[in-house]
Amino acid sequence: MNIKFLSDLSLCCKKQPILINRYPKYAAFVFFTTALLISYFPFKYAFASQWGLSISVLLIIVVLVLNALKLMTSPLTILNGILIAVIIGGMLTFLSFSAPLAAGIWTPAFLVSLYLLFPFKVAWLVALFFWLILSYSTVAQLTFDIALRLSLSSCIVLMLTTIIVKIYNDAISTAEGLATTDVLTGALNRRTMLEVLHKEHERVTRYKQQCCLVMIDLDNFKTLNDTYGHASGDELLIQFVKLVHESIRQNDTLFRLGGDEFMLVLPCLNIADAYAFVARLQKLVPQVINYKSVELGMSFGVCEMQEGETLNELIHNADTALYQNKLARKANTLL
Ligand SMILES: Nc1nc2c(ncn2[C@@H]2O[C@H](COP(=O)(O)OP(=O)(O)OP(=O)(O)O)[C@@H](O)[C@H]2O)c(=O)[nH]1
Repeated sequence: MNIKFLSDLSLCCKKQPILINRYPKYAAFVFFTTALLISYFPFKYAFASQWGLSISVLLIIVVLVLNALKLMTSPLTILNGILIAVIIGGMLTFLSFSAPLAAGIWTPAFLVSLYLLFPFKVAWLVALFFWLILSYSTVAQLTFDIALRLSLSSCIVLMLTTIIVKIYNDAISTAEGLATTDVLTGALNRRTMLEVLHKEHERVTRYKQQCCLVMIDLDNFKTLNDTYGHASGDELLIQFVKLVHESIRQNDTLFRLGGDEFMLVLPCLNIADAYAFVARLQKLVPQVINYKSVELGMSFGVCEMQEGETLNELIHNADTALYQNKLARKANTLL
């Protein structure tokens, strides 16, 4: 198992469906071979003694093989994961009471494979459960020193896998955060905005719903930077994002486009309500964020998503509306 594989593994542990979404053929191969190898032993046992049991083991193998084949073409669902874990885990448990040494050999592979089937915490709990069962059965049947070695080796494999997957999960979360979020303010970035707009556009088109965009630009930000320094400018941006986050609904999203420019995406809101909301926010900004001699404020441009409009057109409309609002505000101050 190489490093690349583990990093993929950690990515998949966070999401449903898991690894199989990204590497269906590879995962199918893993399950297919693991299943066959593990089933070989109980099958051998059962075949010699009980026909009923051998037939059921045969059926289980068929289910596993069908599952593996299905995984070649479609993603693994959580139900599929449970089915595979129950079948392989059940076989291993059966094996641990009929041939404990063989069960001890296969246990580590099974414990690791649980991280392919389930999200991190679930995999850890299921692995712990099976480790306890298998340890109990080996201790009960084998000599103590062999049972202890088998149990400890499985335990080490389980712990190391848990640690490695956790480290990679954290690293990937950090990388994902950096890729999607503006480091200074914590608002989402432009790249994420395009993804969100794309999804919103699909929703608006398909379900004939509404969505408004508000482009925001802070007034006199440069003056603030020049008067109080860059650190104060940074502080203002942080305060502004905090204020907006406190004012918007859970469905709304704020993005920082760069500098003192932001975009608000307001799903399920008509343009009149969007105007009313942003006008309230506009009044709030100078009340909450106060820098004595610099007159702070925000200009905004609102537009509503229209069916058939491209994202570029949409952003352009918001930009134009913002430009007009900024001009009007500047004209008002000059008067
Ligand atoms: N402190 C700080 N300043 C930034 C950051 N990013 C860009 N800036 C500065 O923000 C300023 C933005 O310029 P403008 O939008 O023209 O300034 P403005 O005073 O708001 O102008 P109007 O929008 O016309 O009112 C520039 O001086 C940039 O150097 C940042 O992350 N932190």
